[in-house]
Amino acid sequence: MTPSTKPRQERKHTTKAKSAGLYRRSFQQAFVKLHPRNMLKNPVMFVVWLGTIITALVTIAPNLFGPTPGDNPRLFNGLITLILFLTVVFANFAEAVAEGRGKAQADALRSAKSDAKAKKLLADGSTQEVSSTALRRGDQIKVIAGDIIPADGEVIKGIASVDESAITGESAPVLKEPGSDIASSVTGGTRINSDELIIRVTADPGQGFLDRMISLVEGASRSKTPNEIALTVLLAVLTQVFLVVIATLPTVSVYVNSPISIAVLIALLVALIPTTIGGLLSAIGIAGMDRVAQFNVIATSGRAVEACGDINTLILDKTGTITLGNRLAEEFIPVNGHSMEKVAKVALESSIFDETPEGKSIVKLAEKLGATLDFDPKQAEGIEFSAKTRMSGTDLPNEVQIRKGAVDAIKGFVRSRSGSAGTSRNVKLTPELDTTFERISRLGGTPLALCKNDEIFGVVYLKDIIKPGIRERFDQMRRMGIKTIMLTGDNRITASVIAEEAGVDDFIAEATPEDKIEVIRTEQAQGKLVAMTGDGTNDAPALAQANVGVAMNTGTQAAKEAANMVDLDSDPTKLIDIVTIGKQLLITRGALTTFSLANDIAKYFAILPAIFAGIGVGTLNIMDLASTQSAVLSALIYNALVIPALIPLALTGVKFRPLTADQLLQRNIFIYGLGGVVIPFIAIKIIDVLIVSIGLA
Ligand SMILES: Nc1ncnc2c1ncn2[C@@H]1O[C@H](COP(=O)(O)OP(=O)(O)OP(=O)(O)O)[C@@H](O)[C@H]1O
Ligand SMILES: [K+]
Ligand SMILES: [Mg+2]
Repeated sequence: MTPSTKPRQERKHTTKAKSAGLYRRSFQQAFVKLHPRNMLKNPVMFVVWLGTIITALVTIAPNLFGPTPGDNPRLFNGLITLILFLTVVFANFAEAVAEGRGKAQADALRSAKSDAKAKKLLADGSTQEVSSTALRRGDQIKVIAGDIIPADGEVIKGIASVDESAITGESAPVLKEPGSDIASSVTGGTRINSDELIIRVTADPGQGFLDRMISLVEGASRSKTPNEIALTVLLAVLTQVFLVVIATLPTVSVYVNSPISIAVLIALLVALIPTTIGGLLSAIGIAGMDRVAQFNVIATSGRAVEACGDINTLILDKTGTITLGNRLAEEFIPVNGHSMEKVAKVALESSIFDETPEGKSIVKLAEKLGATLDFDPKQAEGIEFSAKTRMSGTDLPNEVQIRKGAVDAIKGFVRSRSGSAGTSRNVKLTPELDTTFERISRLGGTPLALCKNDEIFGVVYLKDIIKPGIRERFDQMRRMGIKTIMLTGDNRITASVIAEEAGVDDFIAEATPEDKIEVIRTEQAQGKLVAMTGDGTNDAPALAQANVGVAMNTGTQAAKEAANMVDLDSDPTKLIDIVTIGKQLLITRGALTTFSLANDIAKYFAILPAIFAGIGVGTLNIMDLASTQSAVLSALIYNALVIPALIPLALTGVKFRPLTADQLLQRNIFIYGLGGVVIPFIAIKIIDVLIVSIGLA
């Protein structure tokens, strides 16, 4: 786990040479995408495509749809055809570049996947060499040092170190062993470095994590998101409205005795329909998913990325997300008159089977204090920690039960022990215990009480450190209008201290796994969109319930399957980056739509006076363009060029600032709206001067 909380640098995955190749391939793709089946998916550009065909016809036969005015209709119509054609190609190019960036990433992943041979375990215990594609869910396989793990699975036997760099890019090997929730899940395509493992296959061929990742980044399984569909419909409706308006123009023009040619009508139509946003829309969506992937996060749907942009509530757990996670034993504090030696001994006894970082650190501290065991661990039984009981410990054969855990949980345990034993002994619950509990909690630490049967010996102080810089990140979230809620199984005092120090808006202490779902449901019932991170199997239901669930790659298969995003670096604070990307995606789309529509004003002023030049609408001719033909051509050339000019912005997204959605909307409408009105006036005028100077019109 990376404790760093500074905003990550996006991975640069294209070098100069690579991007030259990308542009060349994308240019070819732009022509392949001219296929009508593909063009139909984009109603705005489809209209431009049809327009191109019609203007091509009137280039060959200028009088096909009636007489054409002008000196050289062939040249003029030919130029319009060329510009319209380029408009369509530019739009296709934008989409191809966005897709190409994902493909490069998919190729890198695919190279990790080989058609490895698998050693399938047969009923008699022997192994049989089979192709990895022959493996099915439930099969058991054996992998030995050096093998590529042929499928996703769960370790059921053995212990080994595995190199997961093919997926995470992180070269440090990870330990895999059965039992423990997290360390037992392995991913197909990773390599086993040492020893051997018996694995139960959990995914059929082609359904594995790597397969899903490849098809996702490749965009193969990308479907339009609800927002994108809504915008596409809106653009299609706008296009229809303009189509109707333009269709009435010939009648009007006959009245005023100023006939308009079909090529000019189509030029006017294309200039007015929202080709800029229509041409860039799908590139913006693909680039959003790609940006998430560059942060080493795999999103299972564009919908999830978009939902990130609308998140109102962010749910985080305390340990490991807000704090560094390696919560370590700092000190043992004896109570009830026990000696330090005795407390260290009970601490050791309670933790010899505890594999959690907390448990291991307690063993270490106890051994440092000279504690030793005076029973054979083989005769004893480990009681695993669970978030429900909030305790862990050891049972000895002679009915001796040693426990450590949350102070109230241990108090309850001690009471029940004294009751069930039938003794009349009074349980010693001294104020000393409570004051120690409070003192540790006020430091933001986690107090764990230690007991043997019904006697409490002392308290372990687990020190929890807040990740540096996390406060700034929460401040940033607040400015974005996102409420942060910390959920923790820890006690109220510790929770409030950490919550205060980290600067979260709200916290819930002593939370059980069920509480997590409940919190999400409550927020959702108020119409909020909720994001959460998690890694354990018991997080899976909550991850599925949240609108955006981010699973840690180190997490269990169940968590990864329930989530709609997987963070390959297993850094829970990355949710903050993902939210930023989601917001950026929505803002970019909004900004370019605003820009695209605002452009129309200049195009009206360029083309309409030119069309009706003969009937004295001179007052409208504020742009003073050279001629009817140069006006039409200038507006169209601007309209075409603005698409490639905006590709970089569509791909990288507009600059993001941590403001609320409303503030951002106002800001962008101002910048892109105003820019969208002013820029084309200047650009069209310049193009007009240029084409006149080279004698095109
Ligand atoms: N290994 C352990 N053995 C015994 N008790 C533990 C152990 N780990 C944690 N506890 C106790 O159980 C409580 C609940 O643990 P849980 O994992 O649900 O929450 P947490 O780790 O405190 O916070 P978070 O929910 O943010 O992870 C802890 O606050 C602590 O008192
Ligand atoms: K347009
Ligand atoms: Mg925990």
